Formats: sequence, structure tokens, C-alpha cells
Amino acid sequence: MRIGQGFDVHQFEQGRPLIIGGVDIPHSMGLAGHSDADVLLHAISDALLGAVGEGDIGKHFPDTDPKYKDADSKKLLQHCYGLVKAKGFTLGNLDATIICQKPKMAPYISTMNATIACLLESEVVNINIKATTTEALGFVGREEGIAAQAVVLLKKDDN
Ligand SMILES: Nc1ccn([C@@H]2O[C@H](COP(=O)(O)O)[C@@H](O)[C@H]2O)c(=O)n1
Ligand SMILES: C[C@@]1(CO)OP(=O)(O)OP(=O)(O)OC[C@H]1O
Repeated sequence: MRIGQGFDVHQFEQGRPLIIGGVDIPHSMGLAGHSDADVLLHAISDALLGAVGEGDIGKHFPDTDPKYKDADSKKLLQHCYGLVKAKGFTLGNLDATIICQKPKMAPYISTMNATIACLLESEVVNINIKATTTEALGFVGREEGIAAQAVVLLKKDDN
């Protein structure tokens, strides 16, 4: 078994879509980034890469490379999971937290769980996405940005 953790932050920016966990969320602002800035999928990607000793998403998808401008983070996550599988591992379970003052994530959590289960070729029972505010404290509380953290457990493939 291998364990990995990931953490990411993106700043809010006017005129951008808000995409979290592969789900479009209606809001007055989106997140800034070179890619689509899906902060949750980035944290999960980093957790997967960490678990197999493959560094981080900045190493695999440099933000200086025009190829990743507005990149779909679902594709980046699938690439990371491909590296996991190539090393003979599959996902055991994933636990992640979105740290966000507003908007409310609760209405979108089940769609995120299903989307991520599909991307990671797993059952939805193995995926647990949560959300919390910071009780209005700090940069999250001031609604300047959103953070996400993720932990994955990988198991050795039976094959
Ligand atoms: N952006 C968010 C933040 C929180 N939630 C849900 O509300 C619950 C209470 O949050 P607290 O920060 O006050 O503990 C939390 O457990 C989530 O279910 C949310 O949906 N979206
Ligand atoms: C995903 C990448 C690449 O497009 O860009 P961003 O969307 O800026 O995301 P970040 O989490 O800052 O780091 C990884 C980047 O290289």
C-alpha cells in the first residue's frame, strides 16, 4: 500500500468559470490559473503523484507550457492516475476537503464524487469529498480564494 497527500490553493478572479471536482458551479467569480484552475482535482492529482513518488503537477504540467493553458484538469488527473496504474497500483480510497467560504458546495458533492470515481475508475463508495468554511477567518474567509486538500490510499494491483 502507498499513501499520498495533496494541497492546492487558487485565487478568485472575475470572469472565470468556477470548476471544482470537475463540476461547473454557478458563482459570481471563478478561480485564476493557467489551467481551468480546478483546485480539488489538482490536490487529488498531487496526492496520487506523491503516493507513487512522482513529484507534483507543476513538474508534470508546467504552467510555463502553453499546452496546458486552460487545460481540463480532468485530463490532468487521468494522466496522473495512468502513472499510478503503470506502477502497478490502483486506488483504495480517496478523502478530500474543499476549504471554501462561499459558495455552498453541498449541492454539488454527489456529482463530484461520481465524476471523480469515474475518472479514477473506482466505485463511488471509495470517494469522499467534503467541504468546510474557515468560519470567515483568513484568505478563505475573506473569499479571496479556495483551498483543497486530499489524501489517497493506493493498493497494489492484483494482476
Ligand atoms: N463551501 C462550503 C462550506 C461548507 N459546506 C457545508 O457546511 C457544513 C458546515 O461548514 P462549517 O465550515 O460551518 O463547519 C460543512 O460540513 C459542509 O457540509 C458547504 O457545503 N460548502
Ligand atoms: C495545472 C497547472 C498547469 O496548467 O497550472 P495552474 O492551473 O496554474 O495550477 P497550479 O495548481 O498552480 O499548478 C500546476 C500547474 O502547472
